[in-house]
Amino acid sequence: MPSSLLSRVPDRLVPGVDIDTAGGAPVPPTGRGDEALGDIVRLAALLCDAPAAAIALVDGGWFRLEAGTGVVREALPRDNALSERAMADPGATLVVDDIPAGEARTIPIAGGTARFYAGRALCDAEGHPIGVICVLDLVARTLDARQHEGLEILARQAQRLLELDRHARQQQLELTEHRDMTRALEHRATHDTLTGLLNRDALAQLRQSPQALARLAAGPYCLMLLDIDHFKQVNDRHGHLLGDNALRQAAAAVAAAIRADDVAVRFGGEEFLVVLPSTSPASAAEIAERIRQSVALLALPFTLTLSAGVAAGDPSRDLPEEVFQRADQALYRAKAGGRDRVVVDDTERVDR
Ligand SMILES: Nc1nc2c(ncn2[C@@H]2O[C@H](COP(=O)(O)OP(=O)(O)OP(=O)(O)O)[C@@H](O)[C@H]2O)c(=O)[nH]1
Repeated sequence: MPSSLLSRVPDRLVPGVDIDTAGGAPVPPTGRGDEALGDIVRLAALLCDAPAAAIALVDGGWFRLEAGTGVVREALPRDNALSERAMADPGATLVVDDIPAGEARTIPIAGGTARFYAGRALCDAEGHPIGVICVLDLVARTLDARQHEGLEILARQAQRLLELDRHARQQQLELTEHRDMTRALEHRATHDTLTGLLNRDALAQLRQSPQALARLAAGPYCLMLLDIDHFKQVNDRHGHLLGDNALRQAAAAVAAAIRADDVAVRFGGEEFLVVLPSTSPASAAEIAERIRQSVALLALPFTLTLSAGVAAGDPSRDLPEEVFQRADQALYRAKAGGRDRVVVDDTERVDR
């Protein structure tokens, strides 16, 4: 590299050497961590023997810096900017040898204000200008043919990089959308739309899930069946909409009373099933009682009550179906005993 060229290389290119900051502190390396665009502006500065170079993209009324060397502003207004003129003729490089004071917006660079500007539009895949690559100097001067051609080549490379980046971001966006849609579909397939609780399909899946089965097999658990009382009358007297609202609120009361490890399912129209791993019958009865009380206090134009049946399961001797049967029988007894109550299964179990 000729020494004259080296002397003009922006100081920031030389590690550990501070740049002359008379025109303001140079902005740190920029551009979404895009090393490649940074390399292009450094190369443009080297090639054109200029102390400053930038790639700036249009963002509303601003040119926003994507990558720069020897520049001191993150953004400059588009209004009356030389880069705006460069964008007006995308096929050509705009070279302003000596920027007349007051004619164009001043461009601050490290060490002062730019007097020389050479810029070329960067276009998107459809050929629409989206920004510029430019080199700047503190003194009046021009570009030779070799620099002219080099800047044109660098502009093409910058365009390709920006297009690749746009493409990568587009793909990322599509991937995210696809993932969100898949999640939404999965959620819809396993959750009840009215109450947001798990549905019976999800329960069937859980019964196939080794992790869920392992959690149940870890120790004594409880099964709880909750059934809203006289719900047919609620619908008949207050209408289906209010009935739906009551169901939603009752489900929320169930969800609020259980722990993260418990599983609540909308098992039937007005019936909920809750699986409580590692829970004693006394604790399960307490939780059921709490749900019963909060449902009775719901802000509805009528009092809603529910009945609950609780049964304990011991994975070493009970099949889940048997535990379910016993919870169902306990629920039946709660209904038969006058409703609005919790009954815990107390049937004798024979060891196998
Ligand atoms: N509004 C509304 N009603 C529902 C929904 N699903 C089921 N139901 C109603 O729930 C009622 C259940 O009635 P039944 O099974 O006779 O039981 P019940 O009236 O609650 O009486 P007990 O359980 O014996 O206390 C029926 O009228 C169903 O139409 C729903 O999503 N929304």
